Amino acid sequence: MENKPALLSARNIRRAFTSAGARLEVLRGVDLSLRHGESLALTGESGSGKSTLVHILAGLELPDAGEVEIEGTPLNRLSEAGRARLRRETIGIVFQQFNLIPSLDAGANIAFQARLAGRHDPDHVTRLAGRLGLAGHLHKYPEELSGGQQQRVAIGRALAARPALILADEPTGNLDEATADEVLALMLELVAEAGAALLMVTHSVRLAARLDRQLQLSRGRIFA
Ligand SMILES: Nc1ncnc2c1ncn2[C@@H]1O[C@H](COP(=O)(O)OP(=O)(O)OP(=O)(O)O)[C@@H](O)[C@H]1O
Repeated sequence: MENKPALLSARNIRRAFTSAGARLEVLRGVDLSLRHGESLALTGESGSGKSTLVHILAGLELPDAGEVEIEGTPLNRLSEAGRARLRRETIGIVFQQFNLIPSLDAGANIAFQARLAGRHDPDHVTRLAGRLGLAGHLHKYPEELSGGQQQRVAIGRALAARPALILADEPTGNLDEATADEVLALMLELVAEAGAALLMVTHSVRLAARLDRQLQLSRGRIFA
């Protein structure tokens, strides 16, 4: 039988911050893994370290100790440029604050990541925009879009390069409940169609229940 490495695996991740002279151990030995195509919800109280963990899993930050591997490649053995390349090719990130580029219209925002990865496919962008209900909005700039529309653009951008992994940090945290449900349903549908894996941070137990697996971050560790 083929022994394919996990898409994402994190072992014994530790991260502490020192601020105002006090040391705060945020992650105190976190282990998790995610297989191709699987969806995982990460819940936890405010300040429990969820965003810190997502940044480490994405290779945006290195942990103080422990190891993250993406498809068997240890991130801490790559240079910053190497991590950026792997992120471009393998990971799509959706942030709570949308993080769209204000000077680019919706279509160019969706295509942005795929262009960087050398995988821009205009037909795919058009298809994604249609599925996201953005077909009539592609020439609008982020400030001309509602919060729900901006987050749909961000989801399109994350999916356009066909990444194996989507990391979403409170992707619906800035939306009202009805819009959050609608955007999440759409994101789950498109992620499943793409065959991508999803790790989503959320405060909402209700939204977390819609994913394959749920884990909780508490006191620096992971609980099932
Ligand atoms: N760069 C930093 N310097 C100092 N402290 C930090 C830094 N980044 C995060 N922290 C602290 O680490 C803890 C965890 O923060 P983090 O943002 O990861 O939590 P979170 O679970 O995502 O919270 P929320 O649900 O409110 O977004 C917090 O106490 C935060 O103040």
